[in-house]
Amino acid sequence: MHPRNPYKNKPPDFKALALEYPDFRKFCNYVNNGKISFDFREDAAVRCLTQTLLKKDFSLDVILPTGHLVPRVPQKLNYCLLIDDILRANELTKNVVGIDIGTGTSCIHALIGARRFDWKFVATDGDEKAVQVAHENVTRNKLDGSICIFHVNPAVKTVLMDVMNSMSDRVFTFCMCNPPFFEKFDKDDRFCQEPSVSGETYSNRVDSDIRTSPHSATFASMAELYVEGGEVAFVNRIIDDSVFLRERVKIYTTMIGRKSSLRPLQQRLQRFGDDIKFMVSPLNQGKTKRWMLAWTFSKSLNLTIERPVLLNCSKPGLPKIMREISRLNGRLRQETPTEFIAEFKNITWTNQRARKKAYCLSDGEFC
Ligand SMILES: C[S@@+](CC[C@H](N)C(=O)[O-])C[C@H]1O[C@@H](n2cnc3c(N)ncnc32)[C@H](O)[C@@H]1O
Repeated sequence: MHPRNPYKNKPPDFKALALEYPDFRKFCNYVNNGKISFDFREDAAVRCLTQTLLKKDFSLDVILPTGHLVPRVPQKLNYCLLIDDILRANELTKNVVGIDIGTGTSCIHALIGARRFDWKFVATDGDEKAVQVAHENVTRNKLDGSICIFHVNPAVKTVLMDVMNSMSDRVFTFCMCNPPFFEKFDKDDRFCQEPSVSGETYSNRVDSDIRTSPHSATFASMAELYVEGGEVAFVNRIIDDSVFLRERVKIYTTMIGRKSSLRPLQQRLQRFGDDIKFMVSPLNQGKTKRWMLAWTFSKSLNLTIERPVLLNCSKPGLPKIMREISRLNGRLRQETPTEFIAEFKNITWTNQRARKKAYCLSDGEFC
């Protein structure tokens, strides 16, 4: 989890949430030892948890219609925080305007981005219902001044061009996206039609002995799950648009849901050689692994994410600090008779020269 994500060391306190929010309480059962049990395999319970966290931690009142994806708040915040890292590293934190491609009914990236980071957004979707509910979510949270919902034609092969053509002079700070994962009409064993909602809804619910039970319920619409060519084809369309748009969007980003998609996408970006810088950063939260792929055509922008390295030395002293540095695969070199530099390789993969973070130690102390 991202170091600045408040859920990192403090997962939601279900007991406190149950006491404070009666709607949430309905999905909680007290068990013998006074603890709370919560069934993540129940779609309505997961939906209510997300709504409650958005209310409590972001003052957002969000409609999440049945039969559509329920965003996981810590994961969405992780993605926004990674983008914020890149913006901070490039001093792009003022007048930030992003594009959220495929915002969904929840409009989650734009709502969190506007509320937590003061970013402005154009949020697009190709699905009429998603556009309508996303718009309602923006209005009920009084964020019309920050988020503009834009209906695109999903049949068009480009993804960003509709928006960009309609705002011909605008330059955007970044774009973000959580693309549909799966290849259209490919049968995926994890999802099947969910008749309890409608024939248009798919779920990972298990009614047979064949599949193991998912740890968390996911209900979704066809448009949220499936796209021709799966996520690789969808992201390739964004890459193609970006080659045309270049610096009209300073930083292109997308979430990647399958590890196997990373290689073909990186290979595609590599084709543009020195014209493009890109990086992949893991987005880990709980049992779910995702990645963020980011790229830019700007020579002056830097996609390296710098993070402070925490050295776990209860009693300071140079030998202990040196052992800790070596445990973290750091390298120590002497700069002056009284100064050492500790270097740590970044955990991100990038086509830029492997960047290093330097920490200065002087007389055994950090400075
Ligand atoms: C996986 S969902 C993501 C929803 C939301 N952003 C989230 O992260 O929970 C993908 C979304 O992309 C939308 N979509 C599909 N094709 C699109 C296109 N060409 N342009 C914009 N959105 C599209 C779908 O309708 C769906 O809402």
